[in-house]
Amino acid sequence: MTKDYDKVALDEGRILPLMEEFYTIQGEGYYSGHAAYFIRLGGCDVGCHWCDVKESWDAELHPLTDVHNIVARAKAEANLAVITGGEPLMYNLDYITSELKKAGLQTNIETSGAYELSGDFDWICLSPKKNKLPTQSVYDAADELKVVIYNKHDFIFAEEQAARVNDNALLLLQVEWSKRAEMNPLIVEYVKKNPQWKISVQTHKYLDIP
Ligand SMILES: C[S@@+](CC[C@H](N)C(=O)[O-])C[C@H]1O[C@@H](n2cnc3c(N)ncnc32)[C@H](O)[C@@H]1O
Ligand SMILES: Nc1nc2[nH]cc(C(=O)O)c2c(=O)[nH]1
Ligand code: SF4
Ligand SMILES: [Mg+2]
Repeated sequence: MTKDYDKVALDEGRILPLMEEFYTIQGEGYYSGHAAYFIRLGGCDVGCHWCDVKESWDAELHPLTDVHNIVARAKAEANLAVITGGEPLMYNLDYITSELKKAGLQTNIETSGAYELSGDFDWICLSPKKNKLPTQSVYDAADELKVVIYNKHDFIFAEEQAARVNDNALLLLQVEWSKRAEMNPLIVEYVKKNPQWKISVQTHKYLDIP
């Protein structure tokens, strides 16, 4: 049970449910290859059946953690932080991004965009989901649109989402991991015919790192 004083601190984003934190190499998207401190918040109600981190979904399983402690650990190792989840925009991210920036870190986010944008981000990766479409605030601010391709219909979904995102966003297709043998050839052909799209590979899975 969340106590009353925890509820206030959570609403203000001074404590957040932390599933895990790890210093690794960003595996996906424009920042692929860049060293990054990942902060994975617990809690997601989007329900992607192929989600590769279902252990994150139940926020109650992940301890409410003082943001100052997270930021201190990130600062000790990294110059770039990636906030992910779970769905990190379920929480008020104003406080953690302000503290990360004060500590001199770049702030990136991985989000489905299903909730209103909060926080001060240097890079926003929007990975929209059919189950719970993004809010306008995230379409407007996204730096990259990264659509997961699980089946052929997802190419149509990708174009629908590209029409909604702001004009400056990079357009990326990322294969759903378990379908890579079947769908990678189709993605390669699609990008050759539609070169406004680029491929995002989950390189950390090939490198066998977190
Ligand atoms: C685990 S999610 C967490 C952040 C946020 N909930 C979201 O979906 O963007 C991080 C990234 O992994 C992608 N992802 C999740 N499961 C995947 C899978 N099985 N194959 C490829 N990408 C996947 C998501 O689309 C998202 O871009
Ligand atoms: N190395 C690495 N790169 C990532 N890019 C996005 C990830 C995520 O789960 O949000 C992720 C992740 O879990 N590990
Ligand atoms: S929105 Fe992200 S964390 Fe939530 S189920 Fe989908 S991929 Fe997983
Ligand atoms: Mg991941």
